[in-house]
Amino acid sequence: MRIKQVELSVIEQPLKVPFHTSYGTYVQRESIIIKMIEDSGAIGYGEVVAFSEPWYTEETIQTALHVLDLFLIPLILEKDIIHPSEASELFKCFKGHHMAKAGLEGALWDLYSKQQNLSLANALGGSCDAIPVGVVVSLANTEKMIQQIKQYEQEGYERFKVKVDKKRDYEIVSTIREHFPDISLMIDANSAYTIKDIDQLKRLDEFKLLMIEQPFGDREFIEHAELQKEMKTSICLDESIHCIEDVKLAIALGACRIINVKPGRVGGLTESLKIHDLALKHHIPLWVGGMIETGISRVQNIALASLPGFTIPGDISASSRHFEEDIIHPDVQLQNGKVLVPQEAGIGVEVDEERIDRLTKLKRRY
Ligand SMILES: O=C(O)CCC(=O)C1=CC=C[C@@H](O)[C@@H]1C(=O)O
Ligand SMILES: [Mg+2]
Repeated sequence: MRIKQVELSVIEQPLKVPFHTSYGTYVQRESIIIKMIEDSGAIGYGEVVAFSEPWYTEETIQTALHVLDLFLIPLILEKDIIHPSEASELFKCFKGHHMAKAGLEGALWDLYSKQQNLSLANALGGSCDAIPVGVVVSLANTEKMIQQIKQYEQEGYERFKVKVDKKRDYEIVSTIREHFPDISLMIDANSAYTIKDIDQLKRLDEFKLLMIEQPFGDREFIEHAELQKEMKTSICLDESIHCIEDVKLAIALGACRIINVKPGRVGGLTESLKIHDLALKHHIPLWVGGMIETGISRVQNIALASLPGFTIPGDISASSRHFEEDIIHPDVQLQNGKVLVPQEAGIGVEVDEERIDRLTKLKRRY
């Protein structure tokens, strides 16, 4: 593959309903859409999933633009690249900026699988046709959260992730369990707790949660290991896992029993595959996390989730969970509680360039 042109579009869309977490509230979603054109005229699409503010990781839309512009795009423009994993090796000369790297690498994976006439899922090593999925229930008053779960259950979701706030964790989880004693339920704390809260967290053991996601700070591997020793409920790491070395550390310390993989957070699909293989070897179940993203990342995530190590339904909800309209056709929909894995070559969906243009605030061509 010889990359002739890269186009970046910064788009902005309102969320259907505000998304509340312990970090804060998302109302609008900015994203960077990457269109990569190869010498043959073939097109690959990727997405940078960084948020506008650095509260989930250090990266933002603006840092990604800066790093793509000055450092990453020049590394691949007019170079011959046989496989996307070569790009992820090239990118290693610059530290961090995983979401910016993953956006470009995602577009290369789309191009590569189109060139091989393989669906992205098959190119990554996945084989199933449909995957069960979960949904995230945003933080609200308890009654509203119960209503949301009822609605999502009717839509067919199989796993419910509830955002909690430290002051209301017991109240939220106990009320949900009263109404839904048997659903597959988990909570995501987004680092809201500290090691001093171990006793408070241990009280949640009685609710048979599927897992507690990221209770402590992202570098607090030792503290997570201490908590995991004390709790029956499995701990899952999200923000802590930036690369395969973090997975090795988590396994060595016993810091978690489950891992959430977001290709953007770990620097791309190549690193996600390495994490997959290691986790499979160590019997650590995986699931694919979400970033309130557009259909381009959503179908990439579906392809990744079709690999055998992804045994827990991920945060891969339908396009309509967050947006009135998606930028892909067909958009992601639930069918009998599952989403279909696209079978066409590459990401396997049409990208709606007109809609992207309508949403674009800034465009750059290289
Ligand atoms: O994409 C979705 O539907 C859910 C995304 C989601 O839960 C999150 C995205 C980004 C930061 C957090 O708020 C949260 C998470 O930590 O997984
Ligand atoms: Mg999380």
